[in-house]
Amino acid sequence: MHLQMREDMAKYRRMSGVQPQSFRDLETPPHWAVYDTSLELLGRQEAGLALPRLEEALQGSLAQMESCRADCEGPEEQQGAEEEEEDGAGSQGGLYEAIAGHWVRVLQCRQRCVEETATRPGRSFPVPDFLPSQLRRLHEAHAQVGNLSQAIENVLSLLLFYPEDEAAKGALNRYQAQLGEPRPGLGPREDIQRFILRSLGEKRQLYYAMEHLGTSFKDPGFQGLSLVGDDAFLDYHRTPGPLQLSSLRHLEKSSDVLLLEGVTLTQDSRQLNGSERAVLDGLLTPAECGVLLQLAKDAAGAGARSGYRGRRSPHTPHERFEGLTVLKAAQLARSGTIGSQGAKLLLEVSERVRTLTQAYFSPERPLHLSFTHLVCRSAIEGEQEQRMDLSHPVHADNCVLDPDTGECWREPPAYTYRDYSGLLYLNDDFQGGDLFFTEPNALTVTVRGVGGVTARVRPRCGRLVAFSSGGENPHGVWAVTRGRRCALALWHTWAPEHREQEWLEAKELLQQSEEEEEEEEEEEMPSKDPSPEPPGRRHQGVRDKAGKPPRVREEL
Ligand SMILES: O=C(O)CCC(=O)C(=O)O
Ligand SMILES: [Fe+2]
Repeated sequence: MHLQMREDMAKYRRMSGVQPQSFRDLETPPHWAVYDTSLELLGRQEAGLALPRLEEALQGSLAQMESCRADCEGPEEQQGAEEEEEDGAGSQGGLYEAIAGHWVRVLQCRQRCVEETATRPGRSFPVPDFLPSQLRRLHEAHAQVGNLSQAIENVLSLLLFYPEDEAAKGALNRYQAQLGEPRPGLGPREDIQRFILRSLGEKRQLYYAMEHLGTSFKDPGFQGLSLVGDDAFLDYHRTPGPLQLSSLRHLEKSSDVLLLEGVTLTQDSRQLNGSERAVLDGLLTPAECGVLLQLAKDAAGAGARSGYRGRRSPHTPHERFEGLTVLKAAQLARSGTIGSQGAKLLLEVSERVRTLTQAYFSPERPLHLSFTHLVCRSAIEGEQEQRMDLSHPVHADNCVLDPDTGECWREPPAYTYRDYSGLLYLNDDFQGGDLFFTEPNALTVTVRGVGGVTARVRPRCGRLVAFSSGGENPHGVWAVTRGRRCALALWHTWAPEHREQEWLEAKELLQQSEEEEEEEEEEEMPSKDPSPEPPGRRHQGVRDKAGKPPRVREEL
């Protein structure tokens, strides 16, 4: 603030009849005010009161960062032209050079936004470690008031900045011990994850430009995210490879903190002898596998009661095949045919897989779910002796594989918009049923022949195998010769127009049910009914008036 103005303000404050609340600072970005209040409250040991302010300050900081970043894409200014002279980008005058030069300036400008956001108005230097220190206060305050899950989310976010921070690692261990059983859904905050992955991705592009286009880039070295001197990182940029090789993999190298707590990378592409393949473990707890298996069973049971007998597999006459979509699950739950727990978990887990697949394979470009399918394959009793077939013949997920040449045609009837595939397994108590990858032209794999198989994966609860959906990843499933093998199959796409609409519908349906349940609970609260009816039978048909569908069972 200007000195003269500050003196004037001091004078006004001393005038009689002027209340402190008469002053409103229209210049200071609002997050600084809440930030200061939160620090004051923490100083007075008021963790509970400080928490909402700490959260608001962090959100505010991130929002200011966004608006600063957006300004970087404004029209080219004089300054841009001057820099161009200096660093030589675009000096050849070609169109591509000009585009690259422009993009490099946008990225450099965005990198400066962190410092800008961390600099108080009127000051010349940023608050050191602005974001990490907010996360540290957040996890400590949450822990103080007993919000262990949130404490863990915040300390995991802090560890993304400083993977080796002993204090944070110690705190994480303490919180986990206090919480008891591991919660696979707990990970770093999404907003921070997004911020870090994006920032690292942009730094990577800047280093690339520095190496290959001769531009200059001074890494501001902010907040533990400086890549200067990180040899592994620089080596990685010197090695040619697909651009979407992820920053997450870089993070992994420097720490064992993965994006979701409890998730570990079991095999990467190299270990799986291919490209863009990964096996990750620990995505589900045994209890969660149980809930999803029960959902598959209940849904199949509901189908059987309505005359549907679980059809023969489209791939082999020796197995039965049951598939459940998210929408069907939500509809069954809404009609009361099955409980809603499984349907809700199905949605939550599919989002978990999407986040992880995006972070691993495509951190700079959003991936959307295009289809989610809970599939169980069961051996048909007494038909297994002479089997020579596979549960799922060798194929690629987004193209038509030519058996002779190994070429893969990305055209209909293939689902050409699928970009990444994921299989999240729920059980291992069956015989056969391993997934395998092959050479592109090894289409003669049978139960007995293993020629051309490059890798195999044994299903088990919470194991995710994820891979790019193209001809580089031909795969199949060995025959399931005893028992029932259940998996959640998920396909991801970069194309927003192929986003799974049914997923959103399912989410809405389940939310409506939840809201109605809450309303019902509220309605019932005041009258202390001595003999409440069992849940599910309350209010049957009563809601017709309100235009909402009656909650009656479809069939019994
Ligand atoms: O269930 C599996 O392991 C693989 C299934 C598959 O490849 C597919 O459905 O496209
Ligand atoms: Fe497949």
